[in-house]
Order: sequence, then C-alpha cells, then structure tokens
Amino acid sequence: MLSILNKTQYKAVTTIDRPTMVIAGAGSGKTRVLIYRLIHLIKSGVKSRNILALTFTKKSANEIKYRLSSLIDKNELDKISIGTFHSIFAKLLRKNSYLIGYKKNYIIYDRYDSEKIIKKIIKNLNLDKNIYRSKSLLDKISMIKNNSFNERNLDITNIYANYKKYCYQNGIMDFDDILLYTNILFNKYPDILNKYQEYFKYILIDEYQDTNYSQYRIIKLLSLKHNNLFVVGDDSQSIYSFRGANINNILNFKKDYKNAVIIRLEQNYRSTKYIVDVSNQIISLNKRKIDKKLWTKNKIGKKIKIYKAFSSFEESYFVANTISKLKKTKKLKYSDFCVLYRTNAQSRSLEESFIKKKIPYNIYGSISFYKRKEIKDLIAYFRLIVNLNDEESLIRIINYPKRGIGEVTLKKILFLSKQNEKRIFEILKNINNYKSIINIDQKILDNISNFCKKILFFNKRLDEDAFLLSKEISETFGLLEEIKKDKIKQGIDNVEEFFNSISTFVEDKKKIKNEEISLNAYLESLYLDLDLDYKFNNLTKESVSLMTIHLSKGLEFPIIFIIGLEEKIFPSILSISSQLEIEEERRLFYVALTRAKEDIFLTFSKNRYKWGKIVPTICSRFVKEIDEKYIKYIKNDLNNQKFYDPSLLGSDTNHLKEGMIVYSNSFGIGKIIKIEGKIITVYFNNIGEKKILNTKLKISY
Ligand SMILES: Nc1ncnc2c1ncn2[C@@H]1O[C@H](COP(=O)(O)OP(=O)(O)OP(=O)(O)O)[C@@H](O)[C@H]1O
Ligand SMILES: [Mg+2]
Repeated sequence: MLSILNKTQYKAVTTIDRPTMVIAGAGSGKTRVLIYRLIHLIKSGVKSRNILALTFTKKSANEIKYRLSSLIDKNELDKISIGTFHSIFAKLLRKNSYLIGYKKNYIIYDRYDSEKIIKKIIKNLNLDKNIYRSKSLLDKISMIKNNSFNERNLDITNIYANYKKYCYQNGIMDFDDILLYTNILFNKYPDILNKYQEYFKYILIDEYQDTNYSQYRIIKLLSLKHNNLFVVGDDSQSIYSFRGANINNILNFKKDYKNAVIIRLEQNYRSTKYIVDVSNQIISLNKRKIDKKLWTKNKIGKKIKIYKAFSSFEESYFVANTISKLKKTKKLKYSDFCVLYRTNAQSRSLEESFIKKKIPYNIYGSISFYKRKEIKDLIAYFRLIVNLNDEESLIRIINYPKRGIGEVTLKKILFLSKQNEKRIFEILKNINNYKSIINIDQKILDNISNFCKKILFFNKRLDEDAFLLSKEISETFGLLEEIKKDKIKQGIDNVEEFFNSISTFVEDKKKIKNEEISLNAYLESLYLDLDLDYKFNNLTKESVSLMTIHLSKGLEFPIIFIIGLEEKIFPSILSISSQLEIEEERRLFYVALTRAKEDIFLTFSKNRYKWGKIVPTICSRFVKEIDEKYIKYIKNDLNNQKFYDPSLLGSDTNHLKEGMIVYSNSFGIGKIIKIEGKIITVYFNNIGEKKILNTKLKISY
C-alpha cells in the first residue's frame, strides 16, 4: 500500500480502533485515504456488513462505490453500507417506523414537494405570500429541525406546526425528518441504538466539515460503544452553513472523542503549484480557520487567467470559444473542462453559446427529471398506491387521465373531507354513503368507486416486484396511452427511461440477499440513492460539465472556468453584509479554485442584464484579492471601444456604415454587413446573422 499512499496517508489508513480525524486541505487525498481504509479494514478481517461509509452527496457515494468496485469483490462491496446520511438512515427508519409513530409506507418528499405544501399552508392561513416566502420558511424549518433534535426545543410557529401536522397526517417525511426521527429513535430506544452500534462497528465519513448538528448527534450515538469513528474533512471547504453545517464538529473532535488521533495531510496531489499557491493565498484571508500547510511537488503550471467580458453574452461566448480552441490545440477532451457558477440561473446564457458552437455539455443538478410532468404523474400514482393518505398525489391524479371527476366534484369531496374530519381517500372509498348530502351524478359516483377499487387493488400488493407492479399500474390506468396522446416524443422516451430505471433497480436488488424490491423501496432510492442525471437528462460522457460550485465538491477536472465573478453574484448579494457569510463565500471560491488540476479561467462581465436592463457591474472582491504575481490578464478589445447611447442617435441611419462594430442589448456584439433603410443586417458573434432595427443598436467607432 505504501506505493500508492504517502507515509501520513498510510498512517491514516491503518490507525484503527480509535477515533481518527484527518483534517487537510483540498486535493491532499482525504477521499483516497477513506477508500483505502475501507479496503484495509476488510483485508484485516472486519466483516463488510459492519462497515458504514457516509458521504454528503449521491454523486460521491456512487463515486466511492465505483472506485471500490475495481478493488474488492462485488459480493463484499454489496454488503458494505455506503450512502448519504439520508439514504442510510431512511432505510434504518423504515424498519423501525412504527416506534416513532409512522406507518411503514410513509413517503419521502423532496424540497420541491415540501415547498408546495408550505405554499398551500400560507394560502390556507391567509398570509401574504410576498412576505411569507416558501423557500426561506422552509430553510428556517430545516434549520430548526437540524439543530435541535429534541422536539421540545422547537420554536413552533404556526406555519411549522401546520407543516408538521400535514406531513404526519399524510404519511410524509421530508429530508430533515429522516435525521430528526433517527435521533428520536436512538434516544428513545436504547436497545435499538445498541443493535445498530453493534451492527455499524466501523464508521467512516467524508466531507465531515459539512455535517450539521442532527448528523453529528447520530454519529456520536452510533460510535459511542466501539469508538471506531473515522472522519475526513477540511474546514476551509465548509460551504453548507446555510443548511446548518457546523464547523464546531471539527473543532471539538478531540474533546468529543476520547483518545482521538488527528492526522494532517499536507501534500496536494491534484493541482499545479500555481493553483495550490493561489488557493492558499485566498483562504489565508479568512479569519476563522484551522491553519494548514498545503504544498505540492507537481509542476509549476500556468498562471490564473482573468477575462473581463463586455456583456454576459460575450462572457459565455468567450468560454465556449476558449474551450473549442483549447480542445483543438491541446488535444483535450470535452470532459476535461468544467464550468462553475454561483447559482443555477447562470447556466442559461452558457447553454446558448454552447449550442451555437456545437459543444456537447451536461448540466448537473438543475432540471431534475422528476420535475417533468409525465414523470410526476407516474410518481403520484405510485405514491398514492403506496400511501393512501398522500393527498397531494391523490389530488394530482384523481382526474388524470380524465375520468369525469372534475373541479366541481373535487370541491365537494374536499368539503366532505373537512366536514367529517376524514381523509380524502376515506371519503372516496365510501362515497355512496354521502349521496344524500351532496349532489353528484350517479355516473360520477361510479367513476369514483371504480377508481378507488383499482387503487386499493394495487395497494394490497405492495410487496411485489416494483417493475412488474408499476407496469401493471400504468396499463390499468391507461397512463402510457395518455402520454402518447400528447405526441411529445421526449415525454414517451422519459417514461421509457423511467421504467428502465425501475427494472435496473429490481434486477440489482435481486442479486443481494434480503433487499427489498418493492415499489416503496424504489421510490425511496429514487430520491436518495440513484444518480439518474445521465439517464434522464440524456447526458453523454464526452462533454463539458456545467454545475454550481456547491455540486462540484470533491470532484476534479483538468481545466476549470469560474464565471460571473462580480459583486452581488459571487459573493452573493445575500452575504455581502456579514463578515461571517463573506468568509463562507470565500470558502466557496476556494472550493472552486481547488477543483482544477491544470488551468483556471476566471471571468466576469462589465455589464449585466438585471430585470431587462443593462447595468454596469463591479468586479468581485475575490478576483481583486488574488496576488498579481499569479495572474495573467486576457485582453479584450471590446472594453476599449466607445458605445454611444442610441437614444442620442434617434433613427438617423447616417451614422451607420457597413463594417462598423455594433452592440445590441439582446444579441451582444456584432458587425454590420448590410444597410437597407432602417433595417440593418448584423453578424453577431454569438448568434450569427440577424436583421435588426437601427434604433436597437449602439455603435462603436
Ligand atoms: N499518494 C498519492 N499518490 C498519487 N496520487 C494521489 C495520492 N493521494 C491522492 N492522490 C490523487 O490526488 C487527487 C486528490 O485526491 P482526493 O480526491 O482523495 O483528495 P481530497 O483531499 O479528498 O480532495 P477534496 O478536498 O477536494 O475532496 C486524486 O486524483 C487522487 O487520486
Ligand atoms: Mg474528497
């Protein structure tokens, strides 16, 4: 092993039987150490099923599994519990749900689903939705849940109480509930805790700096008996404090765990010397941090390139153009490039230029497939069948495909449910009992009974093979027919992919003893385990990656672009008033820089669209913080050109001549190729030829 690990890494891999924390900068091999420790444990005779490896994202869990697959036997690999906190503890909770007052078939809601519930509650409470914003309310609720596992400490506002009640009544758990209830379970039932302490004898955690209090408590309890905890992290990469991540978990490790060893790795294997030095310099500006040295034996590399674009269009154009050029001249692959941005919305203009330049690209994380209508409809069926109390799903599909249960009927049903304090499905099931109270056509009543019968028919068969059952559900309710009616090919393809993924899930699980292949198990893993980006976004391997910096944690690419380096974008407008938050943004910048192996391009734009208007911007403080000696500026002649205000020109076309460089708010920079009266034909850098009215152009001389 010493041939693939340095001495300190080797020590971290082989120090077992006492709590160990590896605290080290980016690219120093923390994840590598974690993987080799796992192998070392197995080779030393530890049973695979006694190992628990926790990661922060589905992506990194899958990455670890993938890396292990070439190093150990598949049978052994399947027995190790590797996954995110949410995935591992959701499975554990499912087995014990009755103890915390949930039925076995509760459903997991993701953030988008939860937001919908919050919106509903705001509406029901007659609150102003401009003041009570669902997103920030959900953040607050999440903070409460993650930071005080003891329910009695919860600050129960009206909205929170309603949300909690709704989730409970509908048999729903959100992501934070998974951790909250795991804590409650372990605290209330020492025998259960004891069982899992024995089971998970060896615990390994990657990206420990991003654990919140809830996660910290779970780990503390689980590791209490065998004290065999191994965590790796970097306080300088802590970027989730807005979700409650707590840096004290790292700072207090020695106090929290008796006999703990702390190991520091200092050699970076990922990046060139320039990149390591720049990253060190940037992070040294933060006050709150553990001092670390990071050095590398790698070659010195190239300076950090900075490009000041004229507009956001032009910025994207520069990125696309540079990638094309470098790919050709340096014989690189598209997959060697990654473009990082602060927020998802920034990907749009990049996409336009990538399409124009015919560059294949993958956007990670933004449009998740289960937000697509046809998939959402199918999921709603599955959810309702699994959990008859899921009213959100019930309402979604009660009249899809159309079965004559329209708005008016639905209103009557909702009224009955409220009046009788009964769940909607209860009312539907016994709708004939209410005949005398409400006025609904016999034909509609029959439709309702028919619908209920079918749902119940499947509800009784929940232990069956998820693939076969879901196929039958879709046939019985005519779902595929309905989707085909829309004649949107993409929709049909998506559904086909969806069924493929259920089939793969079932086949995979069948290979492992005692694994569930039920519909509910599939739904759970859909949200918590499966990395479906490739399948549902038609992603290809040979393409440029586009993602937010948050998503890029732990990954590495030869060439990194970081775009939109402007004040109020990065650092984000929400953070600029607080020193602590600026430090978090700086850590985010550190994460971005340290993803690069070879080369970094930083870009920003002199002007940017805000609410339909072009406004001048201010370059990000982070760019200014970089020491000049690491920087190479890329010249952009456009910035030296003068652009006149078109309102001063009126509609006078005399100013315009063929060959002039012009600028349009909508299309960016271009060159006039023809003038016909007021109609000007311009060749735009980004979009090619376009006819445009003179008054819409600014002219550069
Ligand atoms: N001893 C070593 N010899 C050769 N390459 C190494 C060694 N240790 C790590 N590497 C390589 O360095 C790169 C960074 O390693 P790794 O991803 O484990 O770092 P990390 O500390 O987890 O980084 P991050 O903080 O970004 O998550 C990987 O490509 C890894 O294979
Ligand atoms: Mg790592």
